[in-house]
Amino acid sequence: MVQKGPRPLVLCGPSGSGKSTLLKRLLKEFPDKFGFSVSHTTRAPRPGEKNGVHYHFTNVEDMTASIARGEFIESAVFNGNMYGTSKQSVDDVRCTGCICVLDIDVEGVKQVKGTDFNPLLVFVMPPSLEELERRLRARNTEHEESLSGRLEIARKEIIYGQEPGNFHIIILNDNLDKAYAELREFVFKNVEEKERDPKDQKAEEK
Ligand SMILES: Nc1ncnc2c1ncn2[C@@H]1O[C@H](COP(=O)(O)OP(=O)(O)OP(=O)(O)O)[C@@H](O)[C@H]1O
Repeated sequence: MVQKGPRPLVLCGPSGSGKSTLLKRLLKEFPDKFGFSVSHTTRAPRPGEKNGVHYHFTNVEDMTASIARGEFIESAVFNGNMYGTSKQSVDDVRCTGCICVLDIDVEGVKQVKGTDFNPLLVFVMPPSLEELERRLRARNTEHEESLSGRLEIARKEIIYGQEPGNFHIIILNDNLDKAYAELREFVFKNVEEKERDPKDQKAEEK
């Protein structure tokens, strides 16, 4: 299948490593260049959430069938609800010419690797587990139980993230300005347009 539009960008890293902070900066500096795909979920909409904007709200039966048909690039269950990224939602962003950004965990990355989406894979690395804990505490979004759970998962994710070949680049987020500059340079060096005419592609294959 020939995919239109630029290569998607996957940002992965332990909770608190700085993915959202880095992405927010990228989107602020280049508002027209990036787009988030709209995920599917079986959880109920929260007040103010719009279907097709914040999520595609669906049910377990439909989502399970859709996954079985191979229509998702990754999916997971959190707190008893299903979440996932459909191929269509990534294509919707690509077709606009924007770089589709996916913020997914290690399990999601493993699934994406089995698809033909060929994304750029970035691992955001915290300076240490101690600093990660400090940042998560400072963010003030977790209670103690959730914090220790996140740190336990972080330990495993860091091992996977550092294994050679799992990511195209590992960005150490010890200094935000430096980490951001590294991400920006990597993205613009590597995201190339794939809007090739199928005829040209055939010629290249000869
Ligand atoms: N280089 C840095 N130095 C100090 N603090 C940072 C740095 N990068 C991010 N932070 C802070 O660390 C906290 C965690 O960052 P952020 O919320 O971006 O992580 P995340 O990887 O998106 O986490 P989650 O997966 O839980 O959403 C935030 O409060 C953020 O302001």
